[in-house]
Amino acid sequence: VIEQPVVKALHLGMFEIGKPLGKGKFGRVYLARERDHGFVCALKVLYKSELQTARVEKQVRREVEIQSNLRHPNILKLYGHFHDSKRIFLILEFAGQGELYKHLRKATRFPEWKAAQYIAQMASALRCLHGKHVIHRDIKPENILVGIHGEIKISDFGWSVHAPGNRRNTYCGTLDYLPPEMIVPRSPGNSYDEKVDLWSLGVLTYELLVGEAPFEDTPVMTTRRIARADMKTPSFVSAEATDLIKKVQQHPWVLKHCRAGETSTDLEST
Ligand SMILES: COCCOc1ccc2cc1OCC(=O)N(C)CCCNCc1c[nH]c3ncnc(c13)N2
Repeated sequence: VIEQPVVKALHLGMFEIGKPLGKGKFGRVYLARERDHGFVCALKVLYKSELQTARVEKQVRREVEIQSNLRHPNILKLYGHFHDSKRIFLILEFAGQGELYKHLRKATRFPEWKAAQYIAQMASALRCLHGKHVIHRDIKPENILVGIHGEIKISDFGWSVHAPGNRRNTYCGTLDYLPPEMIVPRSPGNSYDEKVDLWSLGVLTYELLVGEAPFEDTPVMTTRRIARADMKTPSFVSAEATDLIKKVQQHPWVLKHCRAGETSTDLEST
């Protein structure tokens, strides 16, 4: 497999399109093989008209820009992109074991050794992202893929921004992973920083070990429980894992930036 395919004048004819790998909110992903070298990859096809209607062209452009410049074993590589009159094509690293959430649903919950390895890989990927002042903002099992050797790969940077971010578009996904400061309107600009991914990492740890998100409830109750960090950890979760999840939620950094309800001025005085 060629690590860095020679990026020539890219066009669709260069690729043999294989089986569909899935359908996302915008566009479908296919298995593909580059003709000259037999380089196997994933090809995501986005329709310009759909992006225009949903007014997400800028978001996709930013996503391509961010993902193209990241090189990390646990971040899905974006090798290049090209377009024709109607479509945009993203040339992506192929993750041979597909979507993490499907493995999680099949297993109900992961043994601690597997969850711990996944969380360690996520932490390593987040250190890379945050080192470049990129906040992912949408860490959840649905956005994590599994490579052929069982390693995880963060994909779908649709909501990532350069820190500090402030939320312009309304978030239209599950509330489960949102940290308090993205739920409870606080400072005028609703600004926050990369700590939001740290909170989501704690939520992800819980979901990998328990099989459901810690604040899963009706939307209103989920919002309230997140704001209060009101969660219970089942007895089958080891003391160390419970401690890590709590530590992330109780970590002074996270608390300082995430204590819901208080205005930013109160926090400045503390
Ligand atoms: C604007 O878009 C930016 C890039 O977003 C994606 C890149 C690659 C993706 C998925 C991406 O977004 C989510 C999405 O389209 N689905 C949830 C449907 C397809 C699920 N993938 C299945 C899959 C299996 N083996 C894979 N190896 C590489 N990439 C894959 C997959 N999917």
